[in-house]
Amino acid sequence: MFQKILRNLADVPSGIIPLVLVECGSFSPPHFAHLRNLEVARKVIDEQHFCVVGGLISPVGSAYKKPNLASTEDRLAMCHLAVESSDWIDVDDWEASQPTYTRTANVLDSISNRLNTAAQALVPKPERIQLRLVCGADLLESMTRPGVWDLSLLAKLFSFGMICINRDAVNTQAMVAHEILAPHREHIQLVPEEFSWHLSSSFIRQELHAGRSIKYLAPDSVLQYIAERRLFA
Ligand SMILES: Nc1ncnc2c1ncn2[C@@H]1O[C@H](COP(=O)(O)OP(=O)(O)OP(=O)(O)O)[C@@H](O)[C@H]1O
Ligand SMILES: NC(=O)c1ccc[n+]([C@@H]2O[C@H](COP(=O)(O)O)[C@@H](O)[C@H]2O)c1
Repeated sequence: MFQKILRNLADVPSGIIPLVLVECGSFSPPHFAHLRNLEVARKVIDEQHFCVVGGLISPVGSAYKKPNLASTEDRLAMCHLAVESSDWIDVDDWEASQPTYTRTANVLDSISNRLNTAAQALVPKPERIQLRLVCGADLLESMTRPGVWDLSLLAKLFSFGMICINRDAVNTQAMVAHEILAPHREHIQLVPEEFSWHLSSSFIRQELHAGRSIKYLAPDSVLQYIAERRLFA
């Protein structure tokens, strides 16, 4: 567990805080924008006197009951394939393995506890590893919609900090000014990525359903897995 991260932790210069980026989502299927978000966030954080030692993808459990969610087994397998070639991005299976839906704040809590316990067993007196939630702007927007997020958990969620990347035409400045998000403004870092993908898992599912090619939208290993199991046909 956390092997890539623990390996990278050994290279963190003393006095620099190690940090892990966490991306939560359905990943049904994972695609290049998911991976690119972590790359973009890493660049931003590395310029801020932190050292990014890892990125974790945490697929939501099947109890989330989102329409078109592939099985937990298939989503985990595809996510593991998607990060295979990375020396810093990994998959955390814990959230997907829970029998009931786990709120994102509690997912981050679990990762933080398990990760720091693992680091303590390895490194004498390690710096505490910080986490940041990485998301697209649609996730930020969903927080302003009543009933989607458990507002009592938002303070806990934002105590970890969030890096939010442009997506489609979401007005992120307006979002952070919203009465639900404004109290947490200082914990939300907006990343104005010039390059914006009009790419989503829904689009991939739609193209597959229509019998069209999804080549170059996700890593080849993921595409091969989808084809072999005839997912989303
Ligand atoms: N094109 C994109 N640009 C920026 N962020 C993205 C993009 N696609 C997904 N994300 C982000 O990745 C995270 C995980 O999203 P999720 O797994 O729900 O993907 P999705 O492509 O939005 O899926 P779906 O189309 O099934 O709703 C979220 O924070 C989401 O905002
Ligand atoms: N209250 C919450 O913790 C909450 C609410 C909505 C979505 N989410 C998370 O956001 C991620 C993306 O969800 P969607 O695919 O529904 O946009 C998932 O990981 C989901 O668990 C969390």
